[in-house]
Amino acid sequence: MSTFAARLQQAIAQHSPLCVGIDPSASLLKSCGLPDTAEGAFEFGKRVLEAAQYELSIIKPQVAFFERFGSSGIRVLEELTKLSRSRGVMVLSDAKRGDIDTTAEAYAEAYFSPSSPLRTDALTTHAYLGFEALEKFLAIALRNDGGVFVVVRSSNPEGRELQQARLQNGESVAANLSRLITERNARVGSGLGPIGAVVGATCEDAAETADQLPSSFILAPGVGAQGATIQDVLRRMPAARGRVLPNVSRAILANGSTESDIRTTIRAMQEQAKQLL
Ligand SMILES: O=c1ccn([C@@H]2O[C@H](COP(=O)(O)O)[C@@H](O)[C@H]2O)c(=O)[nH]1
Repeated sequence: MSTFAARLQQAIAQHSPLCVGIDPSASLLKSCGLPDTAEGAFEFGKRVLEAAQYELSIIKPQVAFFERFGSSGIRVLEELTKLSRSRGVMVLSDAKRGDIDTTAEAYAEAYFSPSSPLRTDALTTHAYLGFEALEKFLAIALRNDGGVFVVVRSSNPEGRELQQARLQNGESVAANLSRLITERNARVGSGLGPIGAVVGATCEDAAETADQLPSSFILAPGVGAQGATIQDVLRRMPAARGRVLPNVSRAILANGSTESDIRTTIRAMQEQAKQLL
């Protein structure tokens, strides 16, 4: 298998950098006329993939919306992940994992081990327990050609105070994380690396952060329901052309919930997202 970065670059060039979120909340399932069950959640994900005729670079299932159904929810998340990957659509599992090294290792095995039923292409993580605590995580992802996205600037306004707080050396927490991510990617090689970052599309001052992450793919959530647009991403992260993935989850139902409505919305957003290349 080729590296995560190579696979994602190829997928983006083929289909656009749009990352389609799969967030089967009770209200989204209701809008689609689907039951609020694990089976409903699977059908929702499948409907989105089929609406797009599997012509997507990457989807981002939000693990929480599957976990809420317990073991049956995890089972359908496994099935959806397998279905998507088997049809050539990459999967970024949004679980925001992070813990002490031994536990982080177990999370990494769960999402990257080739024999794991949850095997994915990439996973979101957080570094609140220290960037170095993610090391085993990164090593296991790398060994299995996976990608890891570390939350650097979240899309919600509540994250700002913590993420922009100053460390003793004067760096903000976000700048410090960006530097550590960039240094770690450089140890892997030149060009885009396996460690990406989450930088909210809603962050008006995201340009500086994007500049500090030259070797990272940037997942930019917040387009649609949280108020940002793809134009905002272009304006706020001009240096991230070719490596920024605008994410839209709830708003894929903005024009209706039938397969045809969803296709129209996704195609329009994919076209807009091509401006980010
Ligand atoms: O900073 C972050 C990190 C992750 N998310 C996740 O992205 C989607 C956004 O959903 P929308 O419906 O497009 O608002 C959701 O799964 C979040 O958990 C984020 O919003 N912000």
